[in-house]
Amino acid sequence: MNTQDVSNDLTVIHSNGMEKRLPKCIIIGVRKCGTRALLEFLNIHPSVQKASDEVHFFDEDSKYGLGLEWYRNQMPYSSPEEVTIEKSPAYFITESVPQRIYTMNASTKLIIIVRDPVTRLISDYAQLAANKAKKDRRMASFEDLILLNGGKINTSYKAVRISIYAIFYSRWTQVFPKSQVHVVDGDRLVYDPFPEVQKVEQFLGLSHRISRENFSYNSTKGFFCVRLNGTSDKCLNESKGRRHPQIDPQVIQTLRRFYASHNRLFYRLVGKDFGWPEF
Ligand SMILES: Nc1ncnc2c1ncn2[C@@H]1O[C@H](COP(=O)(O)OS(=O)(=O)O)[C@@H](OP(=O)(O)O)[C@H]1O
Repeated sequence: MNTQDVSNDLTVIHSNGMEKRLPKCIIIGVRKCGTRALLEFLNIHPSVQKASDEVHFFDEDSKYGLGLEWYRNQMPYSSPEEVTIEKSPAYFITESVPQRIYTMNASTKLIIIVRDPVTRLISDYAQLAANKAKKDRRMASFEDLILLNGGKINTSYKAVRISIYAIFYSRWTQVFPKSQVHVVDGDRLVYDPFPEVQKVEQFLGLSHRISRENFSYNSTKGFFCVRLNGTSDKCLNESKGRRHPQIDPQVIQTLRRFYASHNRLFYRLVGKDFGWPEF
C-alpha cells in the first residue's frame, strides 16, 4: 500500500511520486461537439489522466474564487511525465476564461472540438429539451426559438451564437499562440475516431499508444466505443447520441446560409476547411 505524506489540507503526495497536478491540457469546448467522447478516447493513452467531471473552475466566478489549490485538488493523481486533462465546454464561450487559463500557465495546451454548426445547434436544442422534459416542462419549438418574426435567424439566442465558432476562436488566439490550440474535427471523430485521436497524441507530444483496435463500432449505440484489451466495449451514456428532432428542411437551409460566411471565416482563421454544407 502507498504511504501518504499529507503536506497540507489539499495536496496529498504519494511516496511513488503520484500527485494531483494542474492540467497540462484543457478541452475548452465546444458544447455538444463531442468533448466527452474525445476525453474518453484520449484517456485510453497510458500517459493521460483525466478529471472525471467538468470542473468549471475558470467560467464560474464562485469556483474561480476558491483558488488554484482548489482546482488542483479536483484533478486525478498523476506522475510528472503524465498529461492531466480536463474538459469544460463552457470555457470556449466565456470571455474571462482565456486570460484566466493563461495566468495559470501560459504553456497550457488547448483543444477545441467542432462539428457542423447546424448539427451542433440541433444537438444543443435536443439537450435543453431533454433537461426540461425531466422536470415535466415543455420546450418551445426549435423554429420558434431560432427564427425571428420575419424569418431571419435569431442571433441573440445563445445556442445559435455558440455555433458561430469564429467569434469565440478569435478571443482565444488573441491570448494564446495558435501553435498551442488544436482543433479537432468532431464530425470525423464520430465516423472514424482513430486519425483524429492520433493527431491529438502528436499535438500533446505523446508517443502513439492508441491504436485502431481501441475503437469498436457498436451498432446498438450507433457510435464508436472504447475497447480495451480486446474485450468489452465502453460506450458513452444515453445522453450522448440522442435522437435529434426532425427539422423542416427549409429551416435547415436558412441556417446553412446563415452560418456559411461565419464558417468560411473560421476555416481561414484555423487554416482548415471543415467542409460543412452551405445549403
Ligand atoms: N463515440 C461517441 N459516442 C457518443 N456520442 C458521440 C461520440 N462521438 C461523438 N459524439 C457526439 O458527442 C455529442 C455530445 O457532445 P459533448 O460530449 O461535447 O456534449 S456536452 O457539451 O458535454 O453535453 C453527441 O451529440 P448528440 O448526438 O446530439 O447527443 C454525439 O453526437
